[in-house]
Amino acid sequence: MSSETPYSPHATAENQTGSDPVLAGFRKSIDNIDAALIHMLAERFRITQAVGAYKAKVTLPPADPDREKRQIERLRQLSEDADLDPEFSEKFLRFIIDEVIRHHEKARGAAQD
Ligand SMILES: O=C(O)C(=O)C[C@]1(C(=O)O)C=C[C@@H](O)C=C1
Repeated sequence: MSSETPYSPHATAENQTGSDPVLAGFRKSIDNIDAALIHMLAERFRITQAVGAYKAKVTLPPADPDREKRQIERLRQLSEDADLDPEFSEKFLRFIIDEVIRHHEKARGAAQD
């Protein structure tokens, strides 16, 4: 915030970064990272959609708890190595997998119709 701008907790991004090129630079990078995350998530859900259709076809259960255990172990280790909170990573993966399982269950329901 510039010295002549009065403090406002609800200032818009435009008027904060307009006067602060350092913050604008950081935010440009954050926006690129967020876009990459969205594209990676879209790709992950594209492949899990195929997995769900396959599992429904060959009548495999939607969830595989042993596989999930191995994924969580692996991501926790990767997180520690990358200085990322492993608890956060586990919660994040759990959130995604739970959504995938919901999609798999729907696919199984549709295959039974
Ligand atoms: O690998 C599978 O069997 C999947 O269905 C994918 C996936 C995942 O999203 O990674 C989802 C549900 C399973 O419980 C385990 C893993």
